[in-house]
Amino acid sequence: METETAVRVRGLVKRYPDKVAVAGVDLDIYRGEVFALLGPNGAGKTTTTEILEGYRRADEGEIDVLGSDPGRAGREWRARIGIVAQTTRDEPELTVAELVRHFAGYYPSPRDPDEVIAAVGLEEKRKTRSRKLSGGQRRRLDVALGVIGNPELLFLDEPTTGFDPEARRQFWTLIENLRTAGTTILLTTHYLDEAEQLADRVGVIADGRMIEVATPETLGGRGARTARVSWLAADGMREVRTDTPTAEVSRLLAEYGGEVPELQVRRPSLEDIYLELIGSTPKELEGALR
Ligand SMILES: Nc1ncnc2c1ncn2[C@@H]1O[C@H](COP(=O)(O)OP(=O)(O)OP(=O)(O)O)[C@@H](O)[C@H]1O
Repeated sequence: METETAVRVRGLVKRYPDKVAVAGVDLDIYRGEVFALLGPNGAGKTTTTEILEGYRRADEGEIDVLGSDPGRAGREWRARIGIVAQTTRDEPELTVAELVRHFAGYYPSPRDPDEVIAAVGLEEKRKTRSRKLSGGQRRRLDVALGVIGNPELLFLDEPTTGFDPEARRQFWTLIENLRTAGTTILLTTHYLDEAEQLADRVGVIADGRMIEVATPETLGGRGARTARVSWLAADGMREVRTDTPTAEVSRLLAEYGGEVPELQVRRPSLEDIYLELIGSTPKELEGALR
């Protein structure tokens, strides 16, 4: 049965012989949204993603992906998902254009190979054999192969690792376009700016548990976003935490009658809040996030 959620997971558990990699995760991903899974190395992101893709079996839990159990779903279901895994291997002697065309042949209604090659910025490398691509170019090819089948649901496991800043921006545009076209996307990333830019919602996973699911704007609670106004007073640096920093600045302006020495207004970034959530708060943020 089709559901309005693309992914629905309840009580997902995956055990390896010496490790519980996923320890009871619940997850809903709505159709059409970009959902970013964040978490430190070894948190269980790839394991969770691979179970949703049907590449690993869960030990426990209910899993529904596009209306099917990925562990039992067949070819038709597989054609509706796209995967950009962390590592890929394919024919090293084929050129970019050959590979993209070849993969297009696997799907019932693929995208246009030339458009996809252009969208990932590999036009100039069309005739280059895949083994001769740089790390970042190889990653762009992976993305091209992941989207060529015109998937309803796209899994992107650390898709921009190794991209230069320009390539990353280009990739973000590609993802935004896919989202506009209605593709549901599950993204894992270590780049918090990427999650902030792309994700409608983020889930923070650590030690196999989902710590919090929220929009990038509300993660960690509204209180965590309280601004800090600091300045150099006669007796040293002073800092005030406030929800109305403009009023505080205005008060300081009146008090100083002009420039306020070393005035700064800061809010914790998504990265600060993420680090707080996974329990490795930078010293200077303690207090500000309480
Ligand atoms: N095939 C496997 N056999 C045994 N243990 C595994 C296997 N795959 C993963 N693990 C362990 O399960 C835990 C979760 O790994 P996973 O790859 O899901 O983490 P991750 O969040 O994707 O990490 P990263 O950010 O480094 O990619 C880790 O402790 C890892 O060592």
